[in-house]
Order: sequence, then structure tokens, then C-alpha cells
Amino acid sequence: MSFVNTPDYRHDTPERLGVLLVNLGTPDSPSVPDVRRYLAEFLSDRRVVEMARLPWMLLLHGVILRTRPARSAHAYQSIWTPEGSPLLTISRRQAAALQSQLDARLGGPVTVALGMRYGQPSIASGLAELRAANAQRVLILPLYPQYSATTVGTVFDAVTHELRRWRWLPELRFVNQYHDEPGYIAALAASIRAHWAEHGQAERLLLSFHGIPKDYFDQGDPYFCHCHKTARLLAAALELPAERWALSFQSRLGKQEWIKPYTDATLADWGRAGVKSVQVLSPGFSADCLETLEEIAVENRELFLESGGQSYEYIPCLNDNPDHMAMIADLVVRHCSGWPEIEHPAADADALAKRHERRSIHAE
Ligand SMILES: C=CC1=C(C)c2cc3[nH]c(cc4nc(cc5[nH]c(cc1n2)c(C)c5CCC(=O)O)C(CCC(=O)O)=C4C)c(C)c3C=C
Ligand SMILES: [Fe+2]
Ligand SMILES: [Fe+2]
Repeated sequence: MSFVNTPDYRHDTPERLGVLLVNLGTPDSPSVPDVRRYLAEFLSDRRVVEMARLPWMLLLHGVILRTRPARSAHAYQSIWTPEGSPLLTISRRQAAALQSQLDARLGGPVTVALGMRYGQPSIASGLAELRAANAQRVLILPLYPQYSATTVGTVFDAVTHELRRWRWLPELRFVNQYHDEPGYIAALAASIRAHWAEHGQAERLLLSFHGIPKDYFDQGDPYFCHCHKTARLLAAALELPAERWALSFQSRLGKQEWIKPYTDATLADWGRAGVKSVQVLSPGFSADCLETLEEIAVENRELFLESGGQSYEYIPCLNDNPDHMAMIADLVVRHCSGWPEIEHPAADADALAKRHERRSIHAE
């Protein structure tokens, strides 16, 4: 194996701290071939589908990748914007907002880059961007509040897989969840309150998280428990009594059992039981994407209304809202404690130059 450090870290420019924001990723376009390529990469990940390799590869390439891409492409076309996939455009705005917040707080020693687990920009390109900025200390920050092996675990795999090719490794830290972080709960509560202030309160609030196969939970994935804790803390922050809210799991795939209750079944039950109005929030998604803008905001709305409901409102994800990005900036500062860029923030160019002078003695 050959190593890829070109250019290497440099002694002649100040060292920096790098933050790699990571999210799931999205197809390059909503065309069937691009969606197929994206699904092939995503669904070949052993952390996402744990089934025995040979039967899964036969099923994936023999059946799923021949049928699902057309259906998914159609759904992607309905949410695509002139700037591209919502997940990617929002992620770029989040990276820019985090960069500004950290610049304002620390005086400029941090570089923020974006890397997607599947598709572009890749985790490898994000790490290369940080290396080019001379970021010798790096924080990996997957934008998944709840830990799951299927999301956060696989980000770790991709980062370490790429770093196996580097000769000079950065000092590395990794955020693996923030599901009960007070700032995260407060930002969610504030966004719901803002929605209530404008639209009033529905009879029920549904907190819908992406699902995982039940088997992964049975084998120890803490995701289900993290979702429950987020939901419980959020309901408490909103002072919502138990009969006014529920938690559910969306976006299941395939025939096996996933963690329950299911979002679609819950909404259909509520509609049939005479619940007239609901508001739905997906607190586990840090950015709006196909699963919220199409599945929750459109598909599940139809289902609820067809089942007897009368009013259905989707409350958007936190996206790049300032409370959210301030909370993410707090997380960065906390996880990087002890690192010089955080402990001795340079307010001006002079201080930066002095800090560099101090450290480059060893390089001479
Ligand atoms: C076995 C399959 C899947 C598991 C397990 C899974 C877990 C999981 N996913 C997210 C977040 C997102 N998933 C998104 C799309 C998506 N998810 C799956 C399958 C599994 N997800 C598929 C096949 C797709 C693609 C769309 C489709 O064909 O239906 C997205 C949106 C991507 C976008 O481009 O907008 C997100 C975000 C979490 C948080 C999670 C486990 C906790
Ligand atoms: Fe998913
Ligand atoms: Fe979906």
C-alpha cells in the first residue's frame, strides 16, 4: 500500500484545528443511474445491512437495485431544488454557519470541512481539505444526535479506512452522540414553540425518528434508547403531558421487523381513532432530507388525512438555524478542550504568529 500524504502537514504555516462535519450523503442527481449508484454504495455497507454477504449481494444486485432506484429517483425528483439535494445544500449551509460561529468565538484557528458517508463530497475529500489547511488536530462530528452503528459507527469506519493511507496522522477526536445535550433539546423545544406561536398547538405531537431493524436493537445498538431519552427530555422541556405526544419510527425497508411503533401505523391509528390535528417533527435528522420532506411532509400527511385526520403540519428540522449551530459550536469547543486552538484562542494575527513561532522551534 502506498501512502497519500501530499502535501504533508507543514512547519511553515500555523497549525490549525479541523472539524469534519459528516452526514449520510445523497445521490449526485435524482436520475435513476445516480440513485442506483448511491443506493449500491449505501446498501453494501455491512453496518447498514448485517445480513450474510452472499445472499444479501444476490438480493441487492438481483432484485433491489433493479427496482428501488426508479421509485427512489421519483421521490428525489419531487424534493430536488435548483441548488441540488436538500440534504447536501443544507449541510453546506451548516458547515458555513459553524465556520462563522467558531471564527467569531475563537479568532480563526479552526477550519470546518464537510464529508458525506456515501457519495460526494466524500469523507476522504473532507479529510484532505483539512490536511491542506494544516489541521493537525481533527474533530470528527457526525450530525446524528443519537448513536447507531448504522450511522455513527460507519462514519468511524470510513474515517479510519481513509486514514490507513496517511503517513502523518492528525490527532483525532470523535463525537459519537449528543442525544441528551441540553442545547440540542433546548433548540428543538424552541423550534416547536416558534411553530406553536405561529400556527397554534395541534391535539398531538408526533416525534418521528428513522428506524433500524429490531434485531440490531436486540443485539445491543443503543439507538432506540437514545431516541426515547431525546423524546422524553423534549416533552418535559415543552411540559407536554403523556397523552399529547408520542414517539415513532419511520423509513423502514424490507420485510423484517423494525423497531416500533411505526410512524405510518401510528398516524393511521390516530386518524381512525378521531384525532383531528397532528404536528410531526423528526428530531433525529439534523437536516431536512428525502425522509422528512417526502416521507413525512407528503406521504404521511396523505395517510393521516385519508384515515380521518383533518390537519397535519410538518415542523422542519433544525437545519442551519442559529440556535442549532451555536449548540454544535459548543459541542466542538467542549470536545476539543485541552487543544491549543481552543485553550488559547488567538484574537488577532499577532497572537497567532506568536503561537506559531513558539511551536515551530521543533521544526528547525
Ligand atoms: C437497511 C437500511 C437502512 C438503515 C438501517 C437506515 C438507517 C438510518 N438512516 C438514517 C438517515 C437517513 N436515511 C436516508 C435515506 C435512506 N435510508 C435507507 C435505508 C436505511 N437507513 C435508504 C435505502 C435511503 C435512501 C432513500 C430511499 O431509497 O428510500 C436519509 C436521506 C438521504 C437523502 O438523500 O436525503 C437519511 C438522512 C438514520 C438516521 C438511520 C439510523 C438511525
Ligand atoms: Fe436511512
Ligand atoms: Fe423513506
